Amino acid sequence: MAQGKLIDGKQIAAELRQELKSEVATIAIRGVTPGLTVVLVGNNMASETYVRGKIRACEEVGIRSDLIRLPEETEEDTLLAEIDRLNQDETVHGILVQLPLPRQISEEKVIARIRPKKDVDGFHPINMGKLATGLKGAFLPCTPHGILQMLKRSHIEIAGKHAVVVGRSNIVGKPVSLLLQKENATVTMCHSRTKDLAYFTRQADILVAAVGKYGLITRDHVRPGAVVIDVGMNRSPEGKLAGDVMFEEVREVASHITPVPGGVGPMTIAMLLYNTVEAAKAALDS
Ligand SMILES: NC(=O)C1=CN([C@@H]2O[C@H](COP(=O)(O)OP(=O)(O)OC[C@H]3O[C@@H](n4cnc5c(N)ncnc54)[C@H](OP(=O)(O)O)[C@@H]3O)[C@@H](O)[C@H]2O)C=CC1
Ligand SMILES: Nc1nc(=O)c2c([nH]1)NC[C@@H]1CN(c3ccc(C(=O)N[C@@H](CCC(=O)O)C(=O)O)cc3)C=[N+]21
Ligand SMILES: [Mg+2]
Repeated sequence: MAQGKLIDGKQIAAELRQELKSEVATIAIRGVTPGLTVVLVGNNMASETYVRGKIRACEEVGIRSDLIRLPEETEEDTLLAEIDRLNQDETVHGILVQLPLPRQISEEKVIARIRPKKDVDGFHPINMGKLATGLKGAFLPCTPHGILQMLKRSHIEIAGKHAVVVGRSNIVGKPVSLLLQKENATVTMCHSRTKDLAYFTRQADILVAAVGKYGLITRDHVRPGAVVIDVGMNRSPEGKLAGDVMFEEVREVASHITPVPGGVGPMTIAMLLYNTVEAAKAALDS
């Protein structure tokens, strides 16, 4: 049976970290160590895993990382005050507040409170607005930027291709659509109210699944030869980590496919490090 090529996100992320490591060394000569502060509110099992991954990656590259843990019942004002303090701290170049946040806290308010120059997630309305309008100098959101890097480094052409993005969240679906459009793809966005999802996905040259539903994308959703990018992070019925794409059967028709784990996830973390280094470089010049 034919098999699509694996896009090895783990490998590409490792290469990116090596590149960043030498950038960090160059900045160090000028007396600055990039610093990332991660704020984790409450105890969410998945968040614990992701945050651990981020901190380990920082260590490898030479970025100073701090983890601030706040209890589940933290009030919104307490978190906002913490962000104000980090906004003022010159040794902190990047601030990441891990999502999701507990019910009593507005994610929108928290994101808007982070200084755009320290918003290494690229979630602040200023950074999102710059991306949407094509203004320079924005931090690109990590997952969409990671996907773009995987495509580019795998020499997959984007211009003129039909990209279909399933999911329209502010953190993945919407920005990845904007980025692909900027790269001259023709982009279709699908979501939970799309009628006959497979009708659209079957037209994709590049299919991005960013939903969070195990098994959503089957062989029948994919045109032979398509490039398939799986952003989803789910548990299979057997309890294994899995994406939105039925990997084995889709691999038989796809030309390229990203695995879960080892695909988009490690790239997201690599691009977070990239943004943190960019933030430190900008601080150097100011
Ligand atoms: N690997 C990585 O680095 C990252 C992975 N993730 C993972 O990616 C997935 C998506 O994350 P996120 O964007 O935050 O999720 P959200 O829950 O915020 O958004 C999900 C999107 O999928 C759409 N959707 C839901 N059901 C369907 C359906 N049956 N058919 C088509 N579209 C549907 C929703 O539509 P509607 O808008 O109508 O509700 C929504 O736009 C999750 O599994 C998450 O864990 C997220 C970030 C980074
Ligand atoms: N402020 C904020 N920024 C984020 O970027 C952010 C967030 N909140 N909340 C949650 C999502 C999800 N996310 C992931 C990052 C890495 C992996 C990752 O490294 N995954 C590994 C597997 C990890 C495991 O073993 O569970 C892989 O796919 O190979 C996954 C998911 C970032 N997010
Ligand atoms: Mg969400």
